[in-house]
Amino acid sequence: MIKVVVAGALGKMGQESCKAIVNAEGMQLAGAVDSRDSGHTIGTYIGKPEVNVTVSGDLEQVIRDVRPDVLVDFTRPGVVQRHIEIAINAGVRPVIGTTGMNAEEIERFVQLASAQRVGGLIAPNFAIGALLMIKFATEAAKFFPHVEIIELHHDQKMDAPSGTAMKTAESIAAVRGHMSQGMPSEFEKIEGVRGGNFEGMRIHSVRLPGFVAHQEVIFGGIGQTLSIRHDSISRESFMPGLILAVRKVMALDHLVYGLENLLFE
Ligand SMILES: NC(=O)C1=CN([C@@H]2O[C@H](COP(=O)(O)OP(=O)(O)OC[C@H]3O[C@@H](n4cnc5c(N)ncnc54)[C@H](OP(=O)(O)O)[C@@H]3O)[C@@H](O)[C@H]2O)C=CC1
Ligand SMILES: O=C(O)C1=N[C@H](C(=O)O)C[C@H](O)C1
Repeated sequence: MIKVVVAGALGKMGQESCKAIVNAEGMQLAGAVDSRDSGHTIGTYIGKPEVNVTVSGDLEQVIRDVRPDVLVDFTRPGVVQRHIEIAINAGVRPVIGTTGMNAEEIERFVQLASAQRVGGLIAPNFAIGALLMIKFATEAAKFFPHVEIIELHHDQKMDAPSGTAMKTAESIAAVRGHMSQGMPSEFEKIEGVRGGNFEGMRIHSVRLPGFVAHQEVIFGGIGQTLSIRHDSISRESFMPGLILAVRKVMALDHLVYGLENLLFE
């Protein structure tokens, strides 16, 4: 049995993850942590009253009590960093879905995990379709270096651009490098209207009720455009990848950034 603690357990992704872990063969939901420490069991939230795990506000205490193998984190930027440190220092493998960390923070955790020989994963997106979108977009960028990214999310999202958009842009930049795009003398009549600039490619973040998680990568060439789009229409889309990740980190002794590195090996 892989013993898993979920942090952010009462959030949108946390509740979906608790359900998936309870239903996964060979896994046990051993702890549930959330700042809305309710004193109720997580089972009452996820429609499984038989799951008798009380929601706690204290991750360190839960780790001491249940000695889990894996910490799944879907909290928020500013919280997740402390959780990763707690987990690695306790020898618990972090599987991190929370986005919003910068490259230096991620590198610091890669180093820490290596030093402690603890396996783990930081994955901006667990949906297999999103990973394929990034893979196909990276391939397309070799032939179509002019590219813009539009990501669309629900309006409760804290970070912009999304972790997925950042991973896409990094992956594309790795094959095409920095490149100035568009009209050199272009100017903005409204600040920010051309989007954020990453290595010369523009990223646009849309936030509206009704969306879950969507991204379109648009390439422009002579007389043609190519669009590669992925839509998560429900948070169940992230669960097969999450469960796979929990299983895969059990065999690792270092921390990996991006589920694609465990999926397309
Ligand atoms: N990698 C992936 O595939 C995906 C990643 N995400 C990412 O996951 C993260 C969570 O998203 P989502 O579920 O939509 O967000 P929610 O706001 O719905 O959930 C976050 C939960 O974490 C809780 N929380 C906040 N601070 C703490 C703390 N100190 N200790 C414990 N729990 C805490 C929140 O409580 P409170 O409300 O009281 O603050 C809330 O219940 C985001 O960073 C998002 O970008 C989302 C979808 C997929
Ligand atoms: O906040 C979300 O909802 C999502 N966050 C992740 C991201 O920032 O890329 C993954 C997915 O897009 C949903």
